[in-house]
Amino acid sequence: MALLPAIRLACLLLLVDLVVLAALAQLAPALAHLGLAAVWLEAGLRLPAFTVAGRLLAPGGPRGAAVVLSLTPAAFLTLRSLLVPYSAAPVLLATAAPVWLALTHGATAAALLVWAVPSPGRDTGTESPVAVRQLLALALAEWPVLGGAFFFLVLAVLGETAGPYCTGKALDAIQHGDGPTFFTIGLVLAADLGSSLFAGCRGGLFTLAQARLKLGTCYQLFSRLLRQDLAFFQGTPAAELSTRLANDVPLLCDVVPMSTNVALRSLGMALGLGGFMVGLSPRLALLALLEAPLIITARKVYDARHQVLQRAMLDATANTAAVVQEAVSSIETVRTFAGEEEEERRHSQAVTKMLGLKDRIDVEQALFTLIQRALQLAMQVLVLCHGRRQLREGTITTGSLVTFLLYQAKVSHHVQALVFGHGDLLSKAAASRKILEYLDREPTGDTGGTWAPTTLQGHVAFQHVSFAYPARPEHLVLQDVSFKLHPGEVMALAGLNGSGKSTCAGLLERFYDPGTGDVLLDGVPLRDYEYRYLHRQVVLVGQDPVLFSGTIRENITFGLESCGEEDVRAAAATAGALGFILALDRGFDTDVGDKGGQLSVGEKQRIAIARALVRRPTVLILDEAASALDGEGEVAPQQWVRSGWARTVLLITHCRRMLEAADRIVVLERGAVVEMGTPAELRSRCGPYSHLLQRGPGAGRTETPRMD
Ligand SMILES: Nc1ncnc2c1ncn2[C@@H]1O[C@H](COP(=O)(O)OP(=O)(O)OP(=O)(O)O)[C@@H](O)[C@H]1O
Repeated sequence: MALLPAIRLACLLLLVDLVVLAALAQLAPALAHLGLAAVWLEAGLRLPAFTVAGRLLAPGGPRGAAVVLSLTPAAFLTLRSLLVPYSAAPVLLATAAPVWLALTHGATAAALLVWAVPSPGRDTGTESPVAVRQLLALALAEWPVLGGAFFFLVLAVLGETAGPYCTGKALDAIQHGDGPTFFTIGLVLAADLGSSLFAGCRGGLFTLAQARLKLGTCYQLFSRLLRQDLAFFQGTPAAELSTRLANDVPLLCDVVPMSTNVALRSLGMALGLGGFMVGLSPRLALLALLEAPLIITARKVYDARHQVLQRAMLDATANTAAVVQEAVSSIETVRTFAGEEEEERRHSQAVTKMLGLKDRIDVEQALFTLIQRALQLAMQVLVLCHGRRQLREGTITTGSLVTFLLYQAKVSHHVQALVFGHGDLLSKAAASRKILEYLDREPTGDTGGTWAPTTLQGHVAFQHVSFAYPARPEHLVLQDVSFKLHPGEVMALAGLNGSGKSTCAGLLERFYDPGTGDVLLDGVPLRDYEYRYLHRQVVLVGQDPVLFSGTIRENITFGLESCGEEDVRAAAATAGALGFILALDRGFDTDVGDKGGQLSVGEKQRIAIARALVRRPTVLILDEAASALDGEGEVAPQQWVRSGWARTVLLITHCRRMLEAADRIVVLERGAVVEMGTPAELRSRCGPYSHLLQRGPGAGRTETPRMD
């Protein structure tokens, strides 16, 4: 809420208040003899009037305004009458001087401003409580350990609360000349030792819960991420994901056990010690408890800013990691274009932003600590002065005052921890919203299909398929595409760059689901197949296949539970990879390096083909899978089909020889099927296929045509 609306609301309520107080002034003589009760009765009558007026006159205004305005004078008058018991009787606001009215309304406007202005909109207003609920639900998984921790927490709180009380009793005994008895000293020692032991157990169990939560969340998050659709990965840099796993998960998992530990401990201590303080001196207790609203207000202002800064800081850290990862992973391109300075500039910009945010966080933290210490000191001085007066009056003993001061320091510490813990929980929940968002994302790959027949024929049908990528929903990449592949057949997709060939392969591999129409395997839509089963039956080899770090054998058998040595060798031989593998010192046990970086592109392609063949897939998709292969160990999909390595092959290629060897060809143009038939038929028609052969499939685009 901005300055003007806050002042306008206060003015409107002032007008309403004048009317209400004028009416209440008639009742003043009747109410006066009720003392403090009259003050609260007046507050109770003003509250509904303000609530109704606020709703009618300023519907979007803060709800707390009516409560603050009606209850503040009553609370003040009660406090005054308790602290200065022999002062004049409490005055009703209805009969008080007009300056009082101006004062309470001014204070309300100021309080509303302080409360509302620093709130950074929706970031703190609506998301944090939801995030906190998600966080607590996450922590619930560790309830046995957390339950044990809470048990020891209660015991530790009891021990800590009893400590100062026993010390005060021992002091009073000394002052009265009785001297400390074994019993009182024993009590002090037992309380201290017990609380230390229980606090240790509490801390240990909370740390254990933290570690288990971290581990569980890491597993859960990684597993969720792996099952997201490809559009998610295309829009989120890998480095950002790994930074979030490394930084945000610990932050998120530390905060729940730590905050609940601190919050419950502090709540127990504040209530327990507060109870003792009230027992020792209600007036001093009331005075000391004034610190709480002041600290809460200061913290509220600080938290609102801190949440925004911390979120920005985590985003900046992830961004810096993404810049580094991008530069390192494409170092060859950077070097080719002498882009080192450009990359340095991007990196230094990201780091500067991150450091700037860190500085702001530190400065604001230091300022807040200063304000908080000053408030604490002021309250201690106030209590000490008032305590001295009570000592003189004889309404408190020295031992009780010492006990009270010991309690005050502790309560102050716990009230602050309570307020900090809450703020910390909110800001860390807000900061880790990405992790919660990722954990909440529904996996898209597995649609819960269950169809998994023992054998498949290998009939593939695209039926009136239209499709747009999620990143560009307005651009239809495939339009009403229909074609069929029969078992024992090698069918090629031909077309210019960007005509939609790889998109067809992606749909057949179920990277995406078609927008309209269906892709069927043996007459059954792909989404009805059991997820793992489908991906064993339909295998794709892309142009730039990725190998994982590990040995050649591990790469060929990737994802297979058991695979014999003979099968691995046979698949490697069929893919034309056996020759170069056996020429390596360690043969199939050779390490391929990070992403297969120690092999040539052609060698990687051959290993990727072997990895596909060893599965003996029903449908094998080769998407430019042989683009870097030499003539040796020729890629011959027809032979693979005949010798049972695959039932059906969908070939995507720009290679004329491979196109001509296919049983049938489907020609795509701008996402639509324009021609279909055997190579000879298509050539004789002199249609789009013939033009493609004449121009070269790469014509019209920047890529070099790869016709041979
Ligand atoms: N992930 C994606 N998000 C948005 N659009 C995409 C995505 N992938 C491809 N496209 C667009 O879809 C269209 C078809 O792309 P596709 O890769 O299927 O063509 P292609 O025929 O295989 O081309 P090429 O012969 O160059 O491999 C292109 O216009 C491309 O820009």
